[in-house]
Amino acid sequence: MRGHRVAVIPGDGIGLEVIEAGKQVLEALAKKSGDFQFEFEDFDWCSQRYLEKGEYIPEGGLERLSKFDAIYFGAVGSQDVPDHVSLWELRLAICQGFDQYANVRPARVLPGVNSRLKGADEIDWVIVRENSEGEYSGNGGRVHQGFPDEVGTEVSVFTRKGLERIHRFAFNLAQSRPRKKLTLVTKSNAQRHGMVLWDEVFFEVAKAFPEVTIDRELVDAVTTRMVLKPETMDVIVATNLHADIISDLAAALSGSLGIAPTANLNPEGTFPSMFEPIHGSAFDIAGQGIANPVGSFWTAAMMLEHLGEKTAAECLMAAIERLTASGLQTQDLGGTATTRDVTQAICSDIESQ
Ligand SMILES: NC(=O)c1ccc[n+]([C@@H]2O[C@H](COP(=O)([O-])OP(=O)(O)OC[C@H]3O[C@@H](n4cnc5c(N)ncnc54)[C@H](O)[C@@H]3O)[C@@H](O)[C@H]2O)c1
Ligand SMILES: O=C(O)[C@H](O)[C@@H](O)C(=O)O
Ligand SMILES: [K+]
Ligand SMILES: [Mn+2]
Repeated sequence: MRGHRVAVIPGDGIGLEVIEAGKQVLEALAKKSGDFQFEFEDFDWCSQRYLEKGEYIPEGGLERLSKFDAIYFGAVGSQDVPDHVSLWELRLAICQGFDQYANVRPARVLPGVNSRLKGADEIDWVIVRENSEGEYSGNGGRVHQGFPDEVGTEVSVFTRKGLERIHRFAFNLAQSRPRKKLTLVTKSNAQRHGMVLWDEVFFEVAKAFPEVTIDRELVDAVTTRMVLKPETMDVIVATNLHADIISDLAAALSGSLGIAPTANLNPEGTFPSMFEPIHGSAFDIAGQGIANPVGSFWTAAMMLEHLGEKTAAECLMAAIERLTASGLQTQDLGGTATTRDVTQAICSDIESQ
């Protein structure tokens, strides 16, 4: 029996609800297969803990986490903690601490899901988000705080090493897909230093991938192309901030933010990778039991793939598609089902296969 040690960090808000649902589904899959099992360990790293103890991650926390095969994460963010504190002290502390530089965000319209976009069934994208530097380098400061001449800076940092590895990752991914297309998203018309380096390194790396068809799109224009010509894109590589924004758009065009998954990968495997739905803690619906758990299920499928459980990953994706096709959908997709209804339905379906 293969064993997988998974650290579970539900975090805040609906993170708690969708990760609990996702764990049930993973358990159902392991039981059905009989070939592997999970050893889950729950971590209570969340905003409540921060408010009580002054920290999200206890001392030695990352060291403990480094022993796991994968991390299954919910969301972080609370109305009682400034967002920049919660994000940096938990999610970014793990992503940057474990050098999870490749953030992978697939988007497509699942069967039975109604997108508001005409022609949305043409969406079949994977957004590759640079996940370690750029606008999220944390490089900046505030001076003369509270005075009229106060200054705040937020300086993006792009390194040749950081750019080479993310572009290479994106090219490899594009090469592995049937259409073999890669779109570079940039803003090197207005931002004439780091973004120009971002472009230059892309075109240098491209030389090693003659089979991949490439193009370049400015980030503002890419939003219109996503809406008007979704079929013209396949893999998309973008900076930390640009990809953050366009991946929420991709999720909405595919039906809802509640279905979109992501993997924060440390491709070399020096550190564990982290898997999470792309959404946040959703203050407006937290605690009501109505969050869509499909994003956390799809995320679980990405985690299974990463753990080498390809058959189980495929089995889960097929179950997700039967679920959405059945019409049992949560409010964000226009239905009335609760998180629990959807979770029970997919677990019974997995058991009955
Ligand atoms: N990776 C993360 O942990 C992460 C990601 C995004 C936002 N955040 C944090 O979450 C908090 C709230 O941020 P926000 O409001 O910008 O984004 P959000 O993703 O939490 O919510 C945006 C909207 O989408 C809806 N939504 C999101 N997930 C859903 C789901 N599974 N089912 C149904 N509806 C869903 C919400 O109800 C809300 O209306 C902030 O503190 C922010 O910093 C954290
Ligand atoms: O990284 C961010 O910007 C936030 O955590 C969140 O919006 C995400 O997409 O992960
Ligand atoms: K999340
Ligand atoms: Mn985001």
